[in-house]
Amino acid sequence: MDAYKSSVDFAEATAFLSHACYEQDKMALRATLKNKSILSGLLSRLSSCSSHGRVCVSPVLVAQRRNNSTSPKLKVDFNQSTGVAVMHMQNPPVNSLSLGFLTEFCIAVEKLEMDKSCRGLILTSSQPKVFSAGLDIMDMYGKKLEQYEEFWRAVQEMWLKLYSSNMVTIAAINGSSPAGGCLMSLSCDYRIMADNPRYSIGFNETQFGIVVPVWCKEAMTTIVGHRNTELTLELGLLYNPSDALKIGLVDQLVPEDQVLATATKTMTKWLAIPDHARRITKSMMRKPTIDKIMSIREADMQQYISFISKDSTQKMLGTYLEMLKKKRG
Ligand SMILES: CCCCC/C=C/C(=O)SCCNC(=O)CCNC(=O)[C@H](O)C(C)(C)COP(=O)(O)OP(=O)(O)OC[C@H]1O[C@@H](n2cnc3c(N)ncnc32)[C@H](O)[C@@H]1OP(=O)(O)O
Repeated sequence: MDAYKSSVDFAEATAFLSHACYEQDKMALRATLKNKSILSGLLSRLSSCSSHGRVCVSPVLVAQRRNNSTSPKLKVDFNQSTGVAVMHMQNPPVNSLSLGFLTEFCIAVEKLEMDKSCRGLILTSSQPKVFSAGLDIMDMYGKKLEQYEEFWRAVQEMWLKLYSSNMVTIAAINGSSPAGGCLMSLSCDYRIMADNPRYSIGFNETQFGIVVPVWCKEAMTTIVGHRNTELTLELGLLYNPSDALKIGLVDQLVPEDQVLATATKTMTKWLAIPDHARRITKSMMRKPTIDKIMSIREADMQQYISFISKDSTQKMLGTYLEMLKKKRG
């Protein structure tokens, strides 16, 4: 793995500054999300990093530094010579997409996006057998209205960041990926899944009484078509890898121990395409969906808050949580 732009000594010397920068970034992102002006505050804060004589560290250095922080939920390995970053999700036990995770994720993607030398992003999991268990149900259960709002804004932002990324994004799905985990991988350009029949991927929400947002339905329809989306979402279907491949929910299956290597090889092929042509084409394909979703973003927020805070929804989530916990006991 390439040492970053600077030397290890420099990395050590700037370590605590980068950590401080990161913690402030998190606060800035949360505040910005609250203010509904997406990431502009964060971006201006980041640029102020360099204009006020402070040491400005690169995104990956910050991400690497986070591994030494108390609760790193992501590990980012950036290879300067290939221009590819591998983002390992490490939010035990099941990489649930909590507010903390989503905030960290958005910052990391934003920073890689701003680094012109980073052209490709591979998303994978450090947790055994699970890519991501989807949205953290604890963030949707028994919370205050403003907490629901903050969480949902982070969910929307995660999706927008990934779906509209200029980078080539590949999901290396090395475990089960229900619900929000599936959404995350669907936002990437290409999906490679471990060929293990114990793993599942899909959208099981209706099974426990909740409904995916309209933008999730839109994004899924563009990938697997109206009929497959209808069946999956209405019945709350989770697919084993070979069925997921059949309906186009994933693009390729490989033996479990080759998921990351295959993702890396695939990335090389994608990066051989001239960036500008690929990016313009990606935007041409995705912009209509993004525009549509941006135009209903606030309505989607109100709908989420109203739905999630209903007593009946909360009751169903409580029952589901209990069921998940009992499964272990
Ligand atoms: C209203 C709008 C909603 C928007 C759409 C919502 C989207 C979502 O993403 S909702 C979340 C849906 N996700 C799921 O239903 C997945 C539930 N989890 C599982 O099926 C499994 O955990 C697994 C297949 C992902 C992994 O199985 P396994 O390795 O056997 O791990 P355990 O089931 O024993 O789980 C360990 C531990 O983690 C807790 N947990 C699991 N998933 C979640 C989650 N999504 N959020 C929060 N916590 C979760 C589980 O309860 C266990 O907890 P402990 O018993 O306390 O250790």
